[in-house]
Amino acid sequence: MLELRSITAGYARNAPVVRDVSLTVAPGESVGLLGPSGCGKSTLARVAALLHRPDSGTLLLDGEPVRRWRHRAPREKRTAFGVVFQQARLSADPRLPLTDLIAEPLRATGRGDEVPGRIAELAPVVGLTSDLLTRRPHEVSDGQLQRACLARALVLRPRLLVCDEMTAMLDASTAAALVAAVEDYRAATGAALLAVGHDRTLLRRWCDRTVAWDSLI
Ligand SMILES: Nc1ncnc2c1ncn2[C@@H]1O[C@H](COP(=O)(O)OP(=O)(O)OP(=O)(O)O)[C@@H](O)[C@H]1O
Repeated sequence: MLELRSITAGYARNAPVVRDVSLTVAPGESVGLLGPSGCGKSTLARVAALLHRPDSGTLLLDGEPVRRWRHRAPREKRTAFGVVFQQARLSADPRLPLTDLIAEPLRATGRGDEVPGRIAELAPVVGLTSDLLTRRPHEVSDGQLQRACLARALVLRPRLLVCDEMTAMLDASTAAALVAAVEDYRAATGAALLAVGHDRTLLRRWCDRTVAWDSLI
């Protein structure tokens, strides 16, 4: 269970871009957060995934208040989340072949021995063939790179997925494939989802419930 209570967050002192917003994602639930460009959805998503410390408010994970964000957050809390961003190229180390990009969270948590097994399981789930896995980001398309970023988000088997405009840069068939991969993962594991975007049709089809940004403020 993820609960955001009265979250205020931003990037400059006394200039919040998110003001007093509350949102709950129940275990296994999928919630779509809809809003226009620039309203603060991504900022709230980053707070929810422990990547951005709010100025005020409380975030509860399974009823327990989170007190530390980013690298200071306890590992078991950080690894509860898998996050996929809109711009795969900004979130991928350009030096890493896709296989190492997907494996990053395993190596960072001392679970390097699981890499071959997890890559073999995840590559077909996200639709990456073995020839693509050895290429670096500049040698693959945006859609192929986003497939790898989704695999990276799934590699530690998170309980909560945060997809921030995951499909916004993709063609319709790649978008559908990635949404299907997320839903297969959720069906198999019971993971919850916070999907952020501005595409009402997509989020309404994808999620159990959609919340309009305007209704939160
Ligand atoms: N790193 C940053 N530093 C300063 N301001 C930022 C930063 N990131 C975002 N902002 C500002 O915060 C506001 C909210 O941005 P945010 O990315 O959360 O909106 P969004 O609703 O996700 O927009 P979009 O749908 O266009 O991605 C915007 O005015 C943006 O310019």
